[in-house]
Amino acid sequence: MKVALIGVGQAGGKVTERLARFDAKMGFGAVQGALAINSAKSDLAGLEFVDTTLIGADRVNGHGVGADNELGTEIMQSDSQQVIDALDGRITSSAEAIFVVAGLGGGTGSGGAPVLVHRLQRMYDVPVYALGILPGRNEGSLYQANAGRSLKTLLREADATLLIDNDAWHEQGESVEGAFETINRKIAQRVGLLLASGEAVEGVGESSVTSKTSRTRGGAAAASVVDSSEIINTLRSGGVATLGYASAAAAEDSAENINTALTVSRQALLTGTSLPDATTADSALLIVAGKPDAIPRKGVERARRWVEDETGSMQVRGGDFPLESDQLAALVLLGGAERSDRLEAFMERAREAKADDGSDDDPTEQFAEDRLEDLF
Ligand SMILES: Nc1nc2c(ncn2[C@@H]2O[C@H](COP(=O)(O)OP(=O)(O)OP(=O)(O)O)[C@@H](O)[C@H]2O)c(=O)[nH]1
Repeated sequence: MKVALIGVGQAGGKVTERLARFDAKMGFGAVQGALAINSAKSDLAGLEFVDTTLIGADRVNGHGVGADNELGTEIMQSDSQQVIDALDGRITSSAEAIFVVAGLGGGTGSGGAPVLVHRLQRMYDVPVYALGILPGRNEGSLYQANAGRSLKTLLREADATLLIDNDAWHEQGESVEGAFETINRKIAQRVGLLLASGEAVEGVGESSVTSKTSRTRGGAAAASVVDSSEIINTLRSGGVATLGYASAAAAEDSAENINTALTVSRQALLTGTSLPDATTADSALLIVAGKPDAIPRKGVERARRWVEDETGSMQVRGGDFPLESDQLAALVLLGGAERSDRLEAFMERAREAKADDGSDDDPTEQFAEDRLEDLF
């Protein structure tokens, strides 16, 4: 799936950079353009794989908004034309979707991303998705409150919001910085593979991916290769999306990989997901990646049916992603996955944090409606 990526704020910029870098290194060509937007000049300085735009210079002089999410909203509103101009030529007609990437706990990303999504929705016909990073449970209450507000608005504005819980994809006991590094690497690899899996045949090149021949539409293996429309259809449920991943060593012969396909699919959904506990969904896409000869048809179909049972969704799509790798990997994308204990617990923290700081105003309320009111 060809996408344009726009990172807002520090986490948004870093994750966008990692994604663009992964895509370029693998030679996938799914990332068509990438831009990082920030109110803090220093956060933009280290980025190499993305273009950058500084906003709010007249208000905060390049120093960031210090987790003030209301200010983040205002800055994005007043400088949105500058951002739109910076996007010119980066969101080309080949882009099939736009992803706005942001950490939801800070100020610039949390306040700015919903405004930007709103604006992009009016300008482009392709889906505009958010990739939102939820603060971990030990992060401060201001972060929780910011993220609650921001998420509420993103769920309203974006075609779907892919959530990554900062508690999900790292090892216990890592330092915060170490954990960010691990999480960002995993987001880049997993989201990067998801986007690449939906790439058109022509877009796939380089040695890391099997040759075009094995992805030719006429062949038996090619009949089940994932394409972009399956990702878009899975996300059509709107609301919260999640992504799970797991991999294991594969045997050469597909018949020996039937159990492996089932095991990695289970692990992807039950323990490898970006939002732990989210297993109920409106729709799902199971992608099994590996050497074409190693992907077991029977195993993939069994795993797909297992995902159907586990998610309670009758809309579970399945497909292959031919990759030159000794591993067999499963990616499970869920759409409409807001019914999760983890999300409920986060909302509770956000509500408490909001009550603590005495504010019940919502700076982005003007965009919000009641679609998921029961969660807040
Ligand atoms: N996964 C991940 N999360 C991060 C990273 N950096 C910050 N965060 C999280 O993002 C939230 C803070 O958002 P930032 O992106 O740092 O803030 P910002 O949007 O730049 O806003 P200001 O700094 O307030 O101007 C917190 O919840 C952090 O835990 C990162 O590199 N990776």
